[in-house]
Amino acid sequence: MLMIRLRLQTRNGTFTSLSYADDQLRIQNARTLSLPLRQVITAKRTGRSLQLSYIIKNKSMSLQQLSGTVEEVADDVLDAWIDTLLHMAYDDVGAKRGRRLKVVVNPHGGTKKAVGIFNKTIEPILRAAECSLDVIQTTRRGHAYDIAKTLTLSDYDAIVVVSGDGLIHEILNGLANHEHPIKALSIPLAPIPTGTGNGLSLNLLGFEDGFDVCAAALNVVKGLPMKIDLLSVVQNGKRTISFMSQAMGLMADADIGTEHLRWMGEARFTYGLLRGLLRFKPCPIQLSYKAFETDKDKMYESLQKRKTNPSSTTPTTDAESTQLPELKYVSNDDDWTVVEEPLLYVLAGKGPYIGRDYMSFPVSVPDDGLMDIVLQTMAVSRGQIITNIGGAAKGEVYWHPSIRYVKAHAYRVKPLSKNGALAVDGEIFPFEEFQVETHPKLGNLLSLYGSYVADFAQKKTCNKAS
Ligand SMILES: Nc1ncnc2c1ncn2[C@@H]1O[C@H](COP(=O)(O)OP(=O)(O)OP(=O)(O)O)[C@@H](O)[C@H]1O
Repeated sequence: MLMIRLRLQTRNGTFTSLSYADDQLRIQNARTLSLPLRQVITAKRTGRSLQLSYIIKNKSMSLQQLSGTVEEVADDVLDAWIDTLLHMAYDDVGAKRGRRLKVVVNPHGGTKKAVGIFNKTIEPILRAAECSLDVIQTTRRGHAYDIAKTLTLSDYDAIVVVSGDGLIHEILNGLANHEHPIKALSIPLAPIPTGTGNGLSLNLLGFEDGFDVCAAALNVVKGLPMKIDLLSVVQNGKRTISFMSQAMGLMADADIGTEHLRWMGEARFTYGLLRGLLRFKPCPIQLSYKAFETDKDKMYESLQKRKTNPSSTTPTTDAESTQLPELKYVSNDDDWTVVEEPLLYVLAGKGPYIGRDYMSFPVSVPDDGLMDIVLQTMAVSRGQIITNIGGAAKGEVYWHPSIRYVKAHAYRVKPLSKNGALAVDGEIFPFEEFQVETHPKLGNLLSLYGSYVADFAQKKTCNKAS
């Protein structure tokens, strides 16, 4: 049916032809635009008038609307043309039409533009896609946690989070404390990046589109659920869900104590890092982990294999259970590796990016049931750290010999001094003993690509760089 070429007369009298070929919608007027069907948001007929909404990508993405009077074809042919187009643009790729969305907007996040961005840019896309919206603005810290904890699960297909990683952290913890935590955590989340730290959005959309709010809105409309591992951070008997990172030493200093510099945006972290470098002291911790893999080449190879074969074999956490998984790694058996050498910083987590300037876990996989741990030994100079920061956006630092990299099931930290910093998903935590373990596929996100999007630099190039 889509082989039929429609001729549309727009309001200003010009003609546009619409046709379909090879998963693309072709829009031809003075110019020809071939649009991936994924970017088609809707098509509607009112009388002889056709309205088409789609996302185009120039430098960044934007919503476009085209409308006009259709010439020559009969009404039923036009209806069938529209039905088939929408079928291919949604049903064939498994995306539900007209998603029911809980939208949580943090007016306080990042540069405080979230409300304006939602109203002007995001809402029109979601409305065009005929999503039903239940929008709420957070009024205080912890509000998003409460919203998630008491959410009526059957009312929503996804939760849209218009903010930074801090609100994602709150919402995941609210869901984890829901009366039905497993069901609650299975509702997919989709971030719209309007915070200071937007690591999750970078991981889902990649470096190029990670800060593009229209790309994020497209993900809300067309992304498919992607299961992700979540981590339990247990400190003083309290369990917190972490989705992205735990930072100690230099990297925590970069996050903590720079909140007053929010106006700087992401540059704030680089500033914090440089400031921390002046001290250049090892972080006072004893770290031990339950390793799965420590060979960088092997981890790199398994990432490449995963890219060519995206289906995961990791079993889901306690699929039958209705409660949060029990903690597994509570014993002190011999499998724990204790790190003896001093460390400048430790980063552990999931997802390649923790910020636009830093791809900390380039070989991270959403659902391998493992966390990645980066150990920066002291066998490095200040100058080299600065050089490494230069290549950090592409993950090149991974290959540096002073970096030890571990894929682990669990790890533990004992502070050796009172003076230190711990940040969990960018939030400040007490610098006290804690343990972390993974829960395979406990969380869910919307994703356009079915995996993290990170262009990890080739090893050869990196070896030269180091
Ligand atoms: N109305 C509000 N007033 C003050 N704080 C709020 C409000 N709503 C949410 N918050 C808090 O704002 C914090 C920051 O949220 P988020 O991470 O999404 O944005 P951000 O700008 O990236 O933050 P950060 O600078 O901490 O990384 C969260 O901890 C959340 O609890």
